[in-house]
Amino acid sequence: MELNSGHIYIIGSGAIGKALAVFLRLSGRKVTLIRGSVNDGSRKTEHIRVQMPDGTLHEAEIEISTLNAFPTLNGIIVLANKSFGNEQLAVVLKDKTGSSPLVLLQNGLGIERPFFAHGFSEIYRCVLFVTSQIIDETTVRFKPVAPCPIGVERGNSDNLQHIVRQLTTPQLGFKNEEHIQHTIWKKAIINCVFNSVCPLLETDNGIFYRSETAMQIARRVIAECIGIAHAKGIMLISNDLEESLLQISRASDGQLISTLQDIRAGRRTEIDTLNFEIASMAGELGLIQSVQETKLLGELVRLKAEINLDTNL
Ligand SMILES: NC(=O)C1=CN([C@@H]2O[C@H](COP(=O)(O)OP(=O)(O)OC[C@H]3O[C@@H](n4cnc5c(N)ncnc54)[C@H](OP(=O)(O)O)[C@@H]3O)[C@@H](O)[C@H]2O)C=CC1
Ligand SMILES: CC(C)(CO)C(=O)C(=O)O
Repeated sequence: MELNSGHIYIIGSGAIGKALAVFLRLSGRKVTLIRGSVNDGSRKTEHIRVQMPDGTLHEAEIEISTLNAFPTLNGIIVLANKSFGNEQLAVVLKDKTGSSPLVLLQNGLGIERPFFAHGFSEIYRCVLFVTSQIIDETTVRFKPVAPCPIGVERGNSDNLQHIVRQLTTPQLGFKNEEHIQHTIWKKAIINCVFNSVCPLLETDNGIFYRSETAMQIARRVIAECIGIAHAKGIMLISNDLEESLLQISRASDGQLISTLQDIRAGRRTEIDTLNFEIASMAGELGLIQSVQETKLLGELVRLKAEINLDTNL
């Protein structure tokens, strides 16, 4: 694995990628931000400011390039792009990365499939417990919720420890997670709730601790999704998920979930890898009747995104 270069490449210059790049730079790491959706060889330096919950600002000059400026990438490659770009990125990255490890920061289930299919040798999966939102052209508002677990999908625990040390900064902590599949499912189910209910209600993440009615809907979705997790051999406890959902709701009160930001901006959402991925697994297991609310919420989000796109045309 190509760890010795000490270089960290972050793909996707959005809310997460920009905040991470600033934190790493301020901790003295060699970091390059690479566009996820553009590959035209352009290069620029941006002054990025990250605003923390107590109002403090962290700022740095960050170089932003595109992938075709790099014949090879030797270092840690962090994917902070929207996951629907993974298939195309896997194709572009596979001849550049050698044995450099990939660390996926994205929400959702099944998002690593393209990298397995293209034979990447080191794949690590992180589950983000933070919220980050672009406020204006130069500023990102960032809120840490809990240390973010990283686990091995394909790779080994020594390299994982090195990755965790390299990515950890005072502003954004990571930790080793042995049972990453369990955590991936837990977070994905929580996202099935946040990323559907909040956009449909046009409200912020705090709704679940403010409204018992919203929390009741959350409990029903959690119960449905847990049924599919169990059928897949992932044993989760509904009380644990409800507690985590409430903790995230409190900690990210006032923040808008990415799916709501995406719909408002006329961008594609990640709902396919959340409610629809659960529904698709349920279908394969002959359990589609057991996830009706999860599926309906997904369909409503998709429809809302389409309607919004049409009205913005
Ligand atoms: N924001 C948050 O609070 C949290 C986000 N996450 C996850 O982190 C990931 C990044 O989220 P976030 O930074 O908020 O998202 P943003 O939309 O702010 O940024 C995502 C970036 O993805 C890139 N991108 C968009 N479309 C494509 C495409 N078709 N192909 C390749 N790249 C593309 C773009 O990069 P560029 O502009 O460089 O082209 C874009 O800026 C997501 O998977 C999200 O689920 C998880 C937890 C919390
Ligand atoms: C659920 C939440 C808010 C937690 O980080 C999230 O995943 C997101 O903003 O996309």
